[in-house]
Amino acid sequence: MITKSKKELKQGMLENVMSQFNHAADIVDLNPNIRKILSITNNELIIHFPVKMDNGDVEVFTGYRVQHNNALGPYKGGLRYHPTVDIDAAKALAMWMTWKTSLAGLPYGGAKGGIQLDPSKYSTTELERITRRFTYALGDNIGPEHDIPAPDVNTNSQTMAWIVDTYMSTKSPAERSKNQHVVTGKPLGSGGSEGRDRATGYGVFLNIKFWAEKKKIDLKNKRFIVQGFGNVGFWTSYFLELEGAKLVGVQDAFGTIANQEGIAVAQLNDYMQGNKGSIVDFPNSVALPTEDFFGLDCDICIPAALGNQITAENADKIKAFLIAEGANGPTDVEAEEILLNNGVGIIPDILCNSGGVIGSYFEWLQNRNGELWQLDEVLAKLDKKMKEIFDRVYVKAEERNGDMRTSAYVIAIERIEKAYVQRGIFP
Ligand SMILES: NC(=O)C1=CN([C@@H]2O[C@H](COP(=O)(O)OP(=O)(O)OC[C@H]3O[C@@H](n4cnc5c(N)ncnc54)[C@H](OP(=O)(O)O)[C@@H]3O)[C@@H](O)[C@H]2O)C=CC1
Ligand SMILES: O=C(O)CCC(=O)C(=O)O
Repeated sequence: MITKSKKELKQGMLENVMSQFNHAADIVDLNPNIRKILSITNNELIIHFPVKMDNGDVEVFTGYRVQHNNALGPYKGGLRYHPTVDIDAAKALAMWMTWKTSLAGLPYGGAKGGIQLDPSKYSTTELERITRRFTYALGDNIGPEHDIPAPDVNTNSQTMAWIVDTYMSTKSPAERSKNQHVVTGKPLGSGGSEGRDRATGYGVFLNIKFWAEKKKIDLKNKRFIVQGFGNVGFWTSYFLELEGAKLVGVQDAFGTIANQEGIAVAQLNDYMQGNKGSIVDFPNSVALPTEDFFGLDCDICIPAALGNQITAENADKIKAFLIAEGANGPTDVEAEEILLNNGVGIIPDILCNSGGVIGSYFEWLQNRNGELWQLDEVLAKLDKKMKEIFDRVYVKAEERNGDMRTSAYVIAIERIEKAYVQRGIFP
């Protein structure tokens, strides 16, 4: 469980992303006018909306959508349902989306949002009504060529299906089919793409594989730990296990388990489905105190849950030689300095978890063009794109003799700067 308070978490995320951005902006000597624009968000929407609960009572929820920048294309980014969602969290996560889509060379800007709630406290029918009511309230602040949400923490393809259905119902019959790509990450039967479900985890795995190839490290029998066994944590573990690596520790919101002999990924996933979604008490594993997770003996550490999990308090305890950031913003600035000084490699979030938004881009393209791609085709395209981006960041880091995060930011910021300058706004 997180030990930091909600306030500390949100402040840390916004401070982190700003500090990462300013550090890279200094290095590229970013035009001061463009720095001003990128330092703030374009639009911030806070919506209070009432929903009738199963017992007939009305509850008022607060939803957020922050659109950071759209210099490169429509706003893009997930929707999160979690008690820690608030305006600062949405701002930080939206900024990370801008850098991520730019780095990936996608025709998108950055946005993020969600609803401040604990979904475990609501029934499926309540979550459906909450989602539909939020979608009505967002209205045309989202749109297939304007702002395109996707799944994030505690939202999934079902959530996206409710959103697309609600959004399309607000359009005239002739317009409806042109709006299917208002969200990505939809179920296969509702305009979703093969492979989007695993795209983020597959991308995290590919980044680890590319990094290991560069360092001439064989992933077979390498031990990894994963914080968060949801969409990203599960699929990353699945592909690493296929490669011969061994899962030796897992943490979710309820507990931490470990076994140096290995934890079977499919078995743990099956167990979790029948255990109210939690890994706790998985057979053949030991339960550990929360604070012992990051210090577990392992080779690769994959934070795939929330932001600000690796801090100055636990960075020194990390034994892994590589941190692959599946989550957004899992490592704070102080922790990163400690880790880099300790010689730990870090594949930064805006590179490491970008397989998700690249998979979303593929879904959006298919919807727009009336195409249906096969799973192997989607994964092959993702593999190719991920390799190009990874190599670009890796080479930049070598040229600079610096870390991968700053190098990723440099590439991302330079692309946005170029777009502004080419348009002649800041000659
Ligand atoms: N889904 C996607 O395509 C993408 C996701 N990401 C990022 O990846 C991360 C995970 O997202 P995703 O897998 O989709 O979300 P999910 O909701 O599918 O899974 C989240 C996981 O994190 C766990 N978790 C929540 N709180 C804590 C905590 N305090 N300590 C330890 N574990 C915790 C959850 O445990 P429990 O089930 O017990 O609550 C769950 O296992 C997020 O940072 C997200 O922004 C990045 C790019 C794309
Ligand atoms: O798939 C997308 O559009 C965005 C996913 C997301 O929220 C993220 O990459 O953090």
